[in-house]
Parts: sequence; structure tokens; C-alpha cells
Amino acid sequence: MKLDEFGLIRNLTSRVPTTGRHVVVGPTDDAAVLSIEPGEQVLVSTDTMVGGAHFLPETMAPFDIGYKAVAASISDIAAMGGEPRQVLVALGIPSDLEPVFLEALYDGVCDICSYFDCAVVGGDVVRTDGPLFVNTTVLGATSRPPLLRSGAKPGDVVFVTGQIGSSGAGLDFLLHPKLLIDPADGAVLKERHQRPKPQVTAGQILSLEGASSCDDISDGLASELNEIASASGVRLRIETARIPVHVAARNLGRLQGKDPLDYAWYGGEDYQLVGTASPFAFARILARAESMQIQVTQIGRVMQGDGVVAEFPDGTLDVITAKGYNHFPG
Ligand SMILES: Nc1ncnc2c1ncn2[C@@H]1O[C@H](COP(=O)(O)OP(=O)(O)OP(=O)(O)O)[C@@H](O)[C@H]1O
Ligand SMILES: Cc1ncc(C[n+]2csc(CCOP(=O)(O)O)c2C)c(N)n1
Ligand SMILES: [Mg+2]
Ligand SMILES: [Mg+2]
Ligand SMILES: [Mg+2]
Repeated sequence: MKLDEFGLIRNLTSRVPTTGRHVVVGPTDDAAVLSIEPGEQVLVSTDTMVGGAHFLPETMAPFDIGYKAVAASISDIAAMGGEPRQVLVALGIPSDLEPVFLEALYDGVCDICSYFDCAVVGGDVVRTDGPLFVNTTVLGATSRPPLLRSGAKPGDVVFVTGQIGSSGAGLDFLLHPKLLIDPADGAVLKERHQRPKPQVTAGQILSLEGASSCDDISDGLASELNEIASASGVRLRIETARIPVHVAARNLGRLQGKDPLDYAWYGGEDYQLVGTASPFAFARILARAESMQIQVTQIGRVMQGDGVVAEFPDGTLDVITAKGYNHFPG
């Protein structure tokens, strides 16, 4: 690194929006000072991405790393039904990393922050002898009851937004570029892995129309469904034929002789939302989502009991365990 710590911070913060309607003091002091509107509650969440575990040179360009780190954090605010507002970015920087790498990473931060009208109000830089890591904290707000994992009730519909499995399939393709694939599918899958779109508008529709629970898909559908089932004390019964697996992921799976459903269950990093709603609330959610061209698909029902059970097209049932992405597998 050529710049000293303070020069580096100045250089990076000059590349991103640092002010906003709720920012009183931005990244210039010991702490940021933020305001919220009367009747709002603050939402805050943090996530870390680290070289090797979350990205490799062949899977993510520097821009993608900055973009996706912030996207993953904003996705947690989306899952609560809130509005993301401010972001803090802490970097662990290997000493041989070129400044242009960090500038490109910050261009990715800028891209997604600008899209969601978020300000970067702080962060940290440290040197590390290990791989690059990026910790992102996002602050948001909501004036509605936040969407929790614990509200699913027997009789509710289980739903998912968008199409899933495409990020995991994209990773598979990026790690094995010689896999047979249609070039158009390859381009879509790469994009879905590198630049996921947090479902902020969908989350706000879900909270406005009274969804009973919600979670974002970071570790995989199997993992997130199990989180909702266990937090709510219910069983989720999923009809596998209804799961909206992205067509490019289906195609890649078929060409590899793999079950494309596995990309949806266990691939993770789709950053779509999965949740539950009473049949009445679900009808309202569907109507409002459709009017905004947002796909919401019923994939199952909430029952009494525990765990997640999949029903296959031939009528057979199987328990789906939470074996998605796990940093510390047992
Ligand atoms: N080191 C920690 N100290 C305190 N709380 C933690 C710690 N790590 C995780 N948590 C909390 O545990 C809960 C579950 O964390 P988890 O990381 O599974 O959520 P997530 O961010 O939605 O998932 P993902 O990390 O896959 O994006 C969150 O409320 C999180 O804040
Ligand atoms: C090189 C490479 N190997 C594996 C993966 C897959 N991956 C890493 S973390 C994670 C879950 C979400 O992270 P977290 O739980 O930390 O929020 C997933 C699915 C990847 N992206 N890159
Ligand atoms: Mg998260
Ligand atoms: Mg987390
Ligand atoms: Mg989450």
C-alpha cells in the first residue's frame, strides 16, 4: 500500500456517498451521528466476507467484492421489511494489495449504496497477514412491525421471492469454467453470483401486507426454512415441484447430471426472501407484488410439528436438514 492509513481512508470515502437525509455527522469523527423519524425503529446488522471462504480471484472481481458485501448486509434489512439507510465498511487489508484493488472494491460499494440511497458513514482499515476481509454493517429503519423468523402459524402459506439456485450454480460454473453450458446461461449465472439484488421492495411489501415470518436466503433454502421452522415452532411442508429454480441453474444442473434442486436447497447467496403469510395476507402480497413486477411463489404450507419436509412429485416425503453453507460444520 502506498498511502498511509488516513490518506487511504480519505481516498476511499471520496469515492462513495457519505451524506444523506438522516446523516448528521458522517465518516469524519469518532462516531457517526444519525437521526431517525418519530415512530421508527432502528434495524442493524453486520456480516463479514473473507478471501477464500466467500471469494477467490476467479469468482469475484474487486468491484464485485465491494458490491456483494454491502448487498448481503442490505439483504438482512430487506428480510426485516425495512429501509436500508447507512453502511459502515471495515477492511482487513493484506500488505501486498494494490491500491487500485481497493478503489475498484469501493466503486462496487458506491454502486450498490447509490442504488439504495445509502450513505457510507464510517468503517475501519487494518492490516492483516491473512486474506482480505470486508465487514459491512448496515443500519436501516422501519415504522411497521419488523418481519421476524418466529411468526409462522399452522395454516400459513410458505413462499419465496424471485428465482433461486442461480448464485450457487454461478459459483459452480465460475469454479469449473470448462463445464458445458450455454454462454447466455453462463453470463446470467455469473451475474447472479457476483451481483445479487437485495429484495428491499419485496420485503417492504411483505411487511405492509402482514407476512407472518421472513428470512433472506444467504446459506440456502434448506437452512433458512429450518431457521423459520425452529424459531416459529412449526413444521414447513414444501412441494419441490413448486420451488422456482432459476432456468439457467436448471439447465446447468441437467448438463452436469446433478439435481438442480440442490442449487436451491444448499447453494445459498441468492439473497431472495423466504417467508410465511396467512392465506388472506398472501393474496394481498401476491396482488401488490404482481403490480410491481415482483415474483412471489407459494412453495408449501405451515403445519403443526417441527422441521422441514419436502414432498416430491411422486408423492414421497423426505426430511430436509439445515445442511446449507456452514462456516463451522459439525
Ligand atoms: N459473534 C456474534 N456475536 C453476537 N451475535 C452474533 C454473532 N454472530 C452472529 N450473531 C447473531 O446471530 C444471529 C444469526 O446470525 P446469522 O449470521 O445466521 O444471520 P444472517 O446474517 O441472517 O445469516 P448470514 O450470516 O448467513 O448472512 C444474528 O442475529 C446475528 O447478529
Ligand atoms: C470461493 C467460494 N466458496 C464458497 C462460496 C459459498 N459461500 C460462501 S459463504 C456462503 C453463505 C453466506 O455467507 P455468510 O453465512 O457468511 O453470510 C456461501 C454459500 C463462495 N461464495 N465462494
Ligand atoms: Mg447476513
Ligand atoms: Mg450473518
Ligand atoms: Mg439473514
